[in-house]
Amino acid sequence: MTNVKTNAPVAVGEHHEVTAVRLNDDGDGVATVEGLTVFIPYLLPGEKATVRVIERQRRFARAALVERHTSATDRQDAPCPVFGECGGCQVQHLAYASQLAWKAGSIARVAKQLGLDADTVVRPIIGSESPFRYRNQVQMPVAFDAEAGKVKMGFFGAQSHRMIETDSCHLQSQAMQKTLVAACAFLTKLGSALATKVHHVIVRESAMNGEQLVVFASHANSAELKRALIRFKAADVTTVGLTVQPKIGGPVWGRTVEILRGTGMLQERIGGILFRVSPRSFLQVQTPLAEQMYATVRDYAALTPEDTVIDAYCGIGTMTLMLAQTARHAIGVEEVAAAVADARTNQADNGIQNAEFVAGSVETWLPKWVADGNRADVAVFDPPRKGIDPAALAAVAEVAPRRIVYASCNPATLQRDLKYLMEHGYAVEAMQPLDMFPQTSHVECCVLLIRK
Ligand SMILES: C[S@@+](CC[C@H](N)C(=O)[O-])C[C@H]1O[C@@H](n2cnc3c(N)ncnc32)[C@H](O)[C@@H]1O
Repeated sequence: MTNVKTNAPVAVGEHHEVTAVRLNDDGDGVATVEGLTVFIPYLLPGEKATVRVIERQRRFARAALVERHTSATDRQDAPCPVFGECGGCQVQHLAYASQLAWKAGSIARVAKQLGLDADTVVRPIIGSESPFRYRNQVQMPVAFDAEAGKVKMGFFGAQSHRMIETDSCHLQSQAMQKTLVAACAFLTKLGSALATKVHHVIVRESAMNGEQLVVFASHANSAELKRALIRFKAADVTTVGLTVQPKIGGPVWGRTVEILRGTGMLQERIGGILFRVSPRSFLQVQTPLAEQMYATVRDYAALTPEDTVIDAYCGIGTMTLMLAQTARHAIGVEEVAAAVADARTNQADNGIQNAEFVAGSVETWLPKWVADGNRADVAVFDPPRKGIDPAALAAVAEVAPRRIVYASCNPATLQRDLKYLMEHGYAVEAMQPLDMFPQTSHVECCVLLIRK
């Protein structure tokens, strides 16, 4: 944005004629008005439109579509009736092949900004065979509508807590949708006194056997509510739980989940290993893509039977147990206690001896482990969106493993962390984008770094 006109005469409320030239990383069309960059949601590259400025910052503005005058050839009808209102999807209006090209382009841009030759380093993006109905979990806000006398469900609008009512999200399976509809009808029958206590219904589904786990998130820890929720039944549901999160508008999950009925977990088979997944444990949202991601990580790690490998941010140990199969020793590190418990059970159930799991934060454990004189041959990182903590990055640079494999779901923090690692003795050998989250602006990427 070097040529941006910060003093451009563009003000909130004005209408302008624009042509979008590209999509930004959030999926918004990017146009220029009087030299100022303007972001317009739901406008595709090449499309002309009249827009209204709704926000003016020093270096850019945001605008809303008033009228679109032309249609890009890769525009498609969004199947979801609330697309554009609901904050869940950003690019349902873009043909899937173009979604993939755009996401591959974001990763190529990261490579270029790091001074790399994107054409040699970035591999062709791995797309999804099911760009709709791919999610294996959903967290649906629910609310009691006093006027209608029933519980309604929907998603929050983009950057708001206004519920956009829908019972047909196109990212989740039909079976999960049926369960959500049944849960709302069940809550309605309980009556307003109990139904108003519940703010979310969470459903997770096993790709292996279709079993579902349902957790009701409540503002209150009510014995009466628990007694009622135990009775919730739907075709594929094998577990019903309750989590208490009293903060209005706060996080969905409380600190714990009380299992009211059933086994308290799902089973999933990934890469030939059987996993137990409890309600709070992380699992990649699209199981077939997760398999492809793990295969990439395994190839990039290129372990030998003498190697010690660290799997930082390991969740339920999916990658740790896979990596243990070709290493001498694999260590998984994870801060969510329930996920570590799952990981240890998964290790025992699969009879894998040469893995261990550490419960704690990577940024606390890794520097201490290194200070104690331990070393790893290969390190795998799969952090949340905020990326790797600086203390953990400094520690891994000190360990200097032969290879580092970085699985990221946020190109911005990936770029920041790769820059650090490149300045500390590593070369980026390959970047593999994967479309874990079709119809949204998110993209996953696995990166192989080799010690120079
Ligand atoms: C993107 S998930 C990856 C999980 C796992 N690799 C997988 O593929 O299923 C990130 C994981 O890191 C955990 N986590 C987040 N911050 C952490 C931290 N500071 N230290 C350790 N684990 C953390 C989360 O609980 C989550 O399980």
